[in-house]
Amino acid sequence: MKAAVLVFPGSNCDRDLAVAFRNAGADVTMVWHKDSALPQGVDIVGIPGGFSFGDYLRCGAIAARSPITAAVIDHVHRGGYALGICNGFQVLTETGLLPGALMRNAGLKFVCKPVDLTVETTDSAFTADYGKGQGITIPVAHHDGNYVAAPDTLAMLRDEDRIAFTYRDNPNGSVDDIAGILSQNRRVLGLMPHPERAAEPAHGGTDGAAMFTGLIGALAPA
Ligand SMILES: NC(=O)CC[C@H](N)C(=O)O
Repeated sequence: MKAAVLVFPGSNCDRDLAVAFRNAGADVTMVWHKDSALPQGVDIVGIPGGFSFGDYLRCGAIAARSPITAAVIDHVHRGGYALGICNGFQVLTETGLLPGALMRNAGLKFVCKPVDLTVETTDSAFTADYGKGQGITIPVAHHDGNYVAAPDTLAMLRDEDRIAFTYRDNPNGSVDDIAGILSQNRRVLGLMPHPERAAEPAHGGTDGAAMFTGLIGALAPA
């Protein structure tokens, strides 16, 4: 599996994400935001967490207009995979590749702690190695993680089984406790918690690792 991890000014989880992909067996290339093309043959683009462009304007809004992001939009439109974590989820909503928006946390505070999640669907490459309804613990670290969407969008996400993860004890006010959602073709996942920060024993938890092994299982050539 070939992965590209984007790097924006202010990204701070790009290397962690690359390590998680590599530990699962992926071949990873880091791609600077000013590049206008992805490396040949990339299967999945990782959009990392952080504070791209200092969170100016809105989190992810400026990164969504970087040259590389146009290539990511093309990649997704051609059926390519993308994983947006935290700031990466914000970038995906700002591009319109995922519906809804991430607003300021309901408590108006930066939240940085492990959270308990429920895996709501196993019908995706990102969640195939989990069990449906499984409880997992993964850290969050954000001030704009409060997911909002119009009622008809929420109904569509529910009807199409596109809610990937929910919070068991909602840390940010997200509607319906939503922590992560899938695109209609199930090849784009955006989530606020950081699976790459719970992917090896030294992290204090390994519940995030199954996301990367699941991707390898689905995308690596047999
Ligand atoms: N860890 C992150 O990616 C943080 C995202 C964004 N800067 C926020 O605080 O909401």
